[in-house]
Amino acid sequence: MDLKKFVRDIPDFPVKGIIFRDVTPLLKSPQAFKFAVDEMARILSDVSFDCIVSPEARGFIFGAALAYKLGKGFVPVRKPGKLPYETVSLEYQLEYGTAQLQIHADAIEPGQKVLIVDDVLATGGTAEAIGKLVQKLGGQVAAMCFLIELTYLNPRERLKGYDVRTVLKY
Ligand SMILES: O=P(O)(O)OC[C@H]1O[C@H](OP(=O)(O)OP(=O)(O)O)[C@H](O)[C@@H]1O
Ligand SMILES: Nc1ncnc2[nH]cnc12
Repeated sequence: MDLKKFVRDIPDFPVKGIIFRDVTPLLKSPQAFKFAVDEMARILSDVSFDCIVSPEARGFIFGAALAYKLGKGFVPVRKPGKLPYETVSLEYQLEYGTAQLQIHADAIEPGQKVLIVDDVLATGGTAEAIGKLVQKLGGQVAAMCFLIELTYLNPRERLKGYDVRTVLKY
């Protein structure tokens, strides 16, 4: 299946100069959504890990689907003020601005192997921040998996040392 047919390009969203890769057409198609999650599972078949960590909002969709498919637990990373228990925070740069992410302080056991999952890998800032949060809690990043990689933003430069796997490259 040509999954790129289900990713819509929106120029100048959310700010001028950004081409936004909109996955809502893919999510709306039962066949494309299933194929996308199955592909993520397929390219991870040799990776061993204990749980999946994903950021809100779009990361939850793919991270949770993949966790269910692979029989793993799911750990949410959220924007500030959303998680109810004690948190660990990190500020980071986005393709369009800066942001802060939080994870529950007890979300990962020391030594646990974590798979980081998100919809889009753009600058790599979000993934790098989540990697740091996981390590702060004593976890190990087994790999990172994204449906879409924006290669023209060179995210892998920022994620050197991590095993980065992506389904679609732009
Ligand atoms: O590689 P980066 O440059 O860090 O960009 C990638 C991140 O940006 C988007 O999330 P966004 O912060 O727009 O939040 P959303 O999922 O709530 O829309 C996307 O879902 C990734 O999490
Ligand atoms: N260009 C883009 N399209 C969709 N999601 C993004 N997250 C960061 N940059 C993005």
